[in-house]
Amino acid sequence: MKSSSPRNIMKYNGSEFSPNDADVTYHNWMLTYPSALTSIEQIVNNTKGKRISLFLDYDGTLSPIVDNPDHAFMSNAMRAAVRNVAKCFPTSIISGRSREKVRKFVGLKELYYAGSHGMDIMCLVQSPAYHTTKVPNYIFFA
Ligand SMILES: O=P(O)(O)OC[C@H]1O[C@H](O[C@H]2O[C@H](CO)[C@@H](O)[C@H](O)[C@H]2O)[C@H](O)[C@@H](O)[C@@H]1O
Repeated sequence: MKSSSPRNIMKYNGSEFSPNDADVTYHNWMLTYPSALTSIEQIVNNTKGKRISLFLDYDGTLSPIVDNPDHAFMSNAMRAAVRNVAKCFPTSIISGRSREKVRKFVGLKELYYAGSHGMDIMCLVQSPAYHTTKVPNYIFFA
């Protein structure tokens, strides 16, 4: 009975489609955890007057998931994006990998690194003068 019941029509990017179970699960998940990209205005409002620090995961976030963990390389475009955002905010990488391994993969000395799921943390010795770069408006309205 359940499989023959008519399904609701969903809309995505202006197109209508009949969702399967994975679509429905994803849709419900997105209601609970909306994408930051569709909530930029709300995020900006919530951060007004606050100091911002960015914490990033490595595998599956900065790098693609691949079969061989030693080949989980980050693209140069991603590295440039992280380098740029670190000019605006203190930026940390937190990984399940060893701290040295993830630091070598990322290769940016201006970041903080936490390895072994946060058990091994390396801080910057120098005061982060480079965080003073003004955040460009286009980040907020992209
Ligand atoms: O906290 P993360 O930085 O996301 O690290 C979590 C684990 O990532 C690595 O394993 C995962 O990525 C591999 C490469 O894409 C993939 O082959 C593996 O199946 C994934 O589980 C890393 O090897 C682990 O040590 C980290 O704990």
